Amino acid sequence: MIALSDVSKDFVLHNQGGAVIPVMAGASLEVAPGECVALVGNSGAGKSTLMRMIYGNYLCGAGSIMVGGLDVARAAPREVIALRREVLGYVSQFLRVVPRVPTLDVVAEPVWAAGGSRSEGEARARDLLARLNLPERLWSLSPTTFSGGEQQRVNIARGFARSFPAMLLDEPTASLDATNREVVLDLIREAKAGGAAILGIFHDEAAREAICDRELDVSGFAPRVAS
Ligand SMILES: Nc1ncnc2c1ncn2[C@@H]1O[C@H](COP(=O)(O)OP(=O)(O)OP(=O)(O)O)[C@@H](O)[C@H]1O
Repeated sequence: MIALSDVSKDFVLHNQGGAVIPVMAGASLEVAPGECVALVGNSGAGKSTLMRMIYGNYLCGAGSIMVGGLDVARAAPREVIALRREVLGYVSQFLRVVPRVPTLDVVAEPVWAAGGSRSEGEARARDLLARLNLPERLWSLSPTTFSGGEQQRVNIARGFARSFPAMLLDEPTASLDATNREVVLDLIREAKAGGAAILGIFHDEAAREAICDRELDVSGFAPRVAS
């Protein structure tokens, strides 16, 4: 479902004399449907960069990034947008929302965008927000003024509102209390059972052990530096 072959990435710092920072070379990996793979490796090894390339936020220098039949490395912007709408979900650590949109709509929106009915989206949003213990009095308010933990739970609810064949998870359990952390682990288990191919960054080692089928050390993709 997700398959990378020989992917490389250099950053060029145009505002610093065009300095070239090689981050990875020859990165190859596969994630099968129903599998959850954790990206591990030291800070700066390139875990976030790899995820951003798969989501199409960063261009890759070489190689192919196949997600559900589309090569993200060569895809047109509209193809990437369609991929994000239909195939590839992404749960980041931080919520980015349009101000004044009520929480319930923020969470239901992916269901509506996929053609689900108004009531179907709302029912899913209510179920998730209740499971994630977000007080019902907050559901009609915009999440912009919520606490960090409340925003994170809205973000997770939105990320799991509909089922995607592939998902990228960036620290989905970071800074959650034990109860909500368990809820998130259950949501990931449900996505796996539904056949999603999941790739994630989990600094929470216990979470990694609980839900991931294997770990992949990104340090192995470090470019060779000429000595
Ligand atoms: N936009 C960017 N421009 C220039 N260099 C970047 C950019 N993004 C990342 N890098 C560099 O790429 C390398 C990998 O960064 P990345 O954030 O992918 O690492 P990571 O493994 O996710 O680290 P951490 O665990 O600390 O989050 C770092 O050396 C970083 O400085």
